[in-house]
Amino acid sequence: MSELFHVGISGARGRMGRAVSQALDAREDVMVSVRFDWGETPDLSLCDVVIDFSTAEASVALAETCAERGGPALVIGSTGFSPEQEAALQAAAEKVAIVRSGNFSLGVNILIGLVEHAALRLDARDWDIEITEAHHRKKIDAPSGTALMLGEAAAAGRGHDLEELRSAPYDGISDERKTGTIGFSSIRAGGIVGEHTVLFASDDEVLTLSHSAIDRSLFAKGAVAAAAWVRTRRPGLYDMQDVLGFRQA
Ligand SMILES: NC(=O)C1=CN([C@@H]2O[C@H](COP(=O)(O)OP(=O)(O)OC[C@H]3O[C@@H](n4cnc5c(N)ncnc54)[C@H](OP(=O)(O)O)[C@@H]3O)[C@@H](O)[C@H]2O)C=CC1
Ligand SMILES: O=C(O)C1=N[C@H](C(=O)O)C[C@H](O)C1
Repeated sequence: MSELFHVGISGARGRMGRAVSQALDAREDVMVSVRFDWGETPDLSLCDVVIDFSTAEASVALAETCAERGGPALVIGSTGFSPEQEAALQAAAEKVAIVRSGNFSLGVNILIGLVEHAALRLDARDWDIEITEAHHRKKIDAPSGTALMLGEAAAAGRGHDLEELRSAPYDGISDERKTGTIGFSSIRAGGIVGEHTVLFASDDEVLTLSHSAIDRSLFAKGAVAAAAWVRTRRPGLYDMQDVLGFRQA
C-alpha cells in the first residue's frame, strides 16, 4: 500500500469541498487533517497538501501563505481569476508546488488536445470558434474556467494568445464578428453540473466537440489524484495535463 499522506480541504463546506471530502473517504492512503472555510485560520503544518475549491481571492491568499512558509503543496480548483491574481499564483509557485486547473476531469483534459488540433487544422480565414458553457444558477464567474482553458487551447492551435483572438461579448448592437475569432456564450440555470461545447463554424459546415459532467464527484476524484501527484513535486505551477502525463518535459 502507498504511504499515508495528510490533506487539508479549503472551502470544505462548499459543493466541491463536500465532494472532495467524500472522494478522500474512499482512499486508504489519505488522512484529512484540516477542514476550513472563510474566516477560519487553519494549521497548515498538519497537511502535506491542501485541496482548495473556494474563490479566486481566497486561493491567491492561501497560495501566498503556503509560499511564505514553504508548503504545503496546493491543488487549486477555484476559477474566475483576474490577470493580476493569475500573476500572483505564478509568483507563489516559485516557492511551492501548485496544481491549478479549471477542470479536473479526464474528458475535458482530452478535449483540450482535440480543440488545439482542430483549431490548427481549420483555417482561421474561414472558421470561427464559439465556446458555449452551461452551469448551475449558483456559479458566479463567466466564462467558466474550463471555457477559458478551451479558448486558450484553440488560440494556441492558431499560434496566438487568447486575448489576441477573443471576440467581444454579444449584447445589443455591435460590429460584425471578425472571421476566425473565438467567442464565449454562457448559460446559468437550475442545477446543471457543467456542459462545454466548442463549435467550429465555416460558411459551409459546423464541427462540434463537447463534454458533459454528470456528477461533480468527477472533479473531486481528479483533484485527489492531483494531490497525490503534487505532494512530492518541486515548486512550480502545474496543471492536469502534467498530472495525467499529457505534457512531457
Ligand atoms: N476546477 C474544477 O474542476 C472545478 C472548479 N470549481 C470552482 O471551485 C470553486 C468553488 O465551487 P463550489 O464548491 O461550487 O462553490 P461553493 O460556493 O459551494 O463553495 C465555496 C466554499 O469556499 C469557502 N470560502 C470562501 N472564502 C474562503 C476562504 N477565504 N478560505 C477558505 N474557504 C473559503 C466558502 O465558505 P463560506 O460559505 O463560509 O463563504 C464555501 O464553503 C468555484 O470557483 C468553482 O468555479 C467547481 C467545480 C469544479
Ligand atoms: O462552478 C462549477 O460548478 C464548475 N466550475 C468549473 C469551471 O469554471 O469550469 C468546472 C466545472 O465545469 C464546474
